[in-house]
Amino acid sequence: MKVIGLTGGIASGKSTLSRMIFRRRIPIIDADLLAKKVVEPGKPAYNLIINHFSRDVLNEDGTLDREKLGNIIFANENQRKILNKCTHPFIRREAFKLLVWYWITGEKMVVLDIPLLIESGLQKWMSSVVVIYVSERLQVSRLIKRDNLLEHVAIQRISAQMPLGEKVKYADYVIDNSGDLSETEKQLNIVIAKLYPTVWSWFITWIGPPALVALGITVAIKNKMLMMGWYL
Ligand SMILES: CC(C)(COP(=O)(O)OP(=O)(O)OC[C@H]1O[C@@H](n2cnc3c(N)ncnc32)[C@H](O)[C@@H]1O)[C@@H](O)C(=O)NCCC(=O)NCCS
Ligand SMILES: Nc1ncnc2c1ncn2[C@@H]1O[C@H](COP(=O)(O)OP(=O)(O)OP(=O)(O)O)[C@@H](O)[C@H]1O
Repeated sequence: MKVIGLTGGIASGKSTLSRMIFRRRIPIIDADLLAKKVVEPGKPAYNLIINHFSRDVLNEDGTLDREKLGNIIFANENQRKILNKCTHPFIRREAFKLLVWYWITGEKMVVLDIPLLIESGLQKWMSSVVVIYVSERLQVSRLIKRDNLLEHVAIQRISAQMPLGEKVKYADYVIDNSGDLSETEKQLNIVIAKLYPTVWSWFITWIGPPALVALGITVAIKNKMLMMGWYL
């Protein structure tokens, strides 16, 4: 199974691209969605957040006040690192469970949509990395429009991540999302055509890991039996 890392900057178009990918029946693992799931009331990440940020970051109904927490962590790198420590291990665990599920069910390709893929060093584990790029000016204006933010707040949020110009250096493929959606979709089609595995290469990567594990166990058992003199 090919695991494709999709990343970019805040408001560069990851979710827009993910929706196009999903329409092609390729499974998506959305880290923003998992990040919402792991902070539901009572979950371990939720408890860690309250321990550090106090109940001030909760709504009256006990759910997380995302706007309030966002205002704290996007303005302060230390607080952001602490929030990341509270949430990232659980997000990774959920993503891993989904990956195993997709592998068991024989999917040929899965896309992991992770805004902080490169910041957290996870790009090393991907079969390929796709970065969705826009200029910083366009990123600022799309972010202001989508989230109704003041310009300096939008710039502060963008600065909380590695600059997009840096991220493209890690990319196997770059999709430029500065044009209209049909232009983005055309580029996506080209990238998918290049990345989508053939049945044969999928089968090798699907059967390969368990076959190697089985071989390793067989060899280890045989060696053990030889050492114990059970073989004549
Ligand atoms: C700070 C929170 C509460 C703000 O919630 P909100 O609903 O306003 O935004 P949402 O979750 O949709 O995120 C929007 C975008 O912000 C950026 N972003 C989110 N968290 C971070 C972070 N810790 N560092 C840098 N950028 C971030 C991403 O580009 C993301 O796509 C929330 O983003 C959060 O819990 N973040 C920590 C978990 C995390 O790192 N999520 C990113 C996916 S791994
Ligand atoms: N090609 C495009 N033309 C015009 N608007 C676009 C285009 N691509 C995305 N947008 C708009 O830009 C905004 C940001 O896009 P999107 O939400 O997909 O970004 P994102 O990278 O997923 O953001 P985040 O990191 O915050 O989750 C949205 O309002 C979206 O509708």
